[in-house]
Amino acid sequence: MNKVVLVTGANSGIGLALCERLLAQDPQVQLCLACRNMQRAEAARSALLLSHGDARIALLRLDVGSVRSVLKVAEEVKLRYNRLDYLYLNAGIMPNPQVDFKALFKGLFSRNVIHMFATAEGLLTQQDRVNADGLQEVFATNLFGHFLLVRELEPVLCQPGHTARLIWTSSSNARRSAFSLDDIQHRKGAEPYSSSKYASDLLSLALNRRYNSQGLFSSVICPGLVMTNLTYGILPSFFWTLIMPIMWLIRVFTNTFTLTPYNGAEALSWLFLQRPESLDPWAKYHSLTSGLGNNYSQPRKMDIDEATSEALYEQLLELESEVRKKMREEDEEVHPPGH
Ligand SMILES: NC(=O)C1=CN([C@@H]2O[C@H](COP(=O)(O)OP(=O)(O)OC[C@H]3O[C@@H](n4cnc5c(N)ncnc54)[C@H](OP(=O)(O)O)[C@@H]3O)[C@@H](O)[C@H]2O)C=CC1
Ligand SMILES: CC(C)=CCC[C@@H](C)[C@H]1CC[C@H]2C3=C(CC[C@]12C)[C@@]1(C)CCC(=O)C[C@@H]1CC3
Repeated sequence: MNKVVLVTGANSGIGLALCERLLAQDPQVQLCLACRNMQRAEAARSALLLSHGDARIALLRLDVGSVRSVLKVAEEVKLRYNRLDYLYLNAGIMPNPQVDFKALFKGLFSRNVIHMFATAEGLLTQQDRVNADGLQEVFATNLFGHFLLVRELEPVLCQPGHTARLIWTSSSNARRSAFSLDDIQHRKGAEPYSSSKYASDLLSLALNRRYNSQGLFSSVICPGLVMTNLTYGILPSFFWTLIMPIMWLIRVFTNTFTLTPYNGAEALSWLFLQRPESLDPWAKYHSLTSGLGNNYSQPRKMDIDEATSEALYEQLLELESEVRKKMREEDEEVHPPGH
């Protein structure tokens, strides 16, 4: 049976490289690219068709940071497909990033230099904003929209006699200290990206606990440091041009500098081939590239616990019902009952 695979944020970077790799692994796969910009989605489809002329590639307009868009696209998916085999939760943003150059310079001469380059710990902050739904944008895009999508797609993901997979693109930048159960949207801090990625690690564990019995399995990956629109947005382009030779040099000493989207998609495409029962729900699967340029995946235990993951899940359910109530009220204002 042809596998049906939906990828969010599939029009560039790691998501697009994943689609390319999936088509190379299994030309029969039915791909569905869920993107917020249809022009970029069309361009991605054309690029994929250049190397895989017979590929079955559908496009969906999805702004994963908008509740209405997620609800609409989920309805469309349920109309188009009666079963979904893989849902890659990959779209992500890091708005207005700022590098702490003082910390970077200090880190260069410390024993933690490899760890600093692998995780960006202490180097990066971002400026977040509130979106049209009243949610913090990074939380809404990187986590909550995807959570809602999973909940809405439950009927096509949880089919009797079938297994289905959720695969989250997390990050080595996910950090416990950036996340708080008292502020899951990270309204107060300056590391919303770290917080949202840590929350995705927690959520994956909670989803496994809830859904494994219904044949739905969730995994988390880290692509390493990959040069994409997201990373190019962190520093001015002339700076990247200047430090690129240094980046390739660092790559010899750390396997987390995967650098190309193809390499970064290693763990995502590796997971595509694994039996879900053989995977560890506590592990993050890392895409790694050796100094000689060989790609491999490696599981590393996540710094998460069951109580926090369960508490986050409960809060997400609460937020979901608040958001749904707000949508109903807004709809009633436009179309009052009885009219
Ligand atoms: N690059 C890296 O080093 C690392 C990246 N990651 C994660 O990998 C994932 C992919 O990012 P990457 O490939 O690097 O960067 P890109 O910016 O190339 O890709 C991000 C994708 O997400 C899409 N996207 C962003 N916001 C939305 C939205 N609201 N609705 C729908 N789609 C959206 C983008 O669409 P558009 O083109 O319209 O902006 C784009 O297709 C992200 O989750 C990121 O956090 C994790 C660790 C390291
Ligand atoms: C001299 C030199 C190589 C400077 C570059 C310093 C930083 C700009 C990078 C060092 C570690 C990088 C990193 C990321 C972005 C760029 C760095 C901060 C990410 C945060 C990108 C997105 C992620 O999800 C994880 C990455 C971890 C490492």
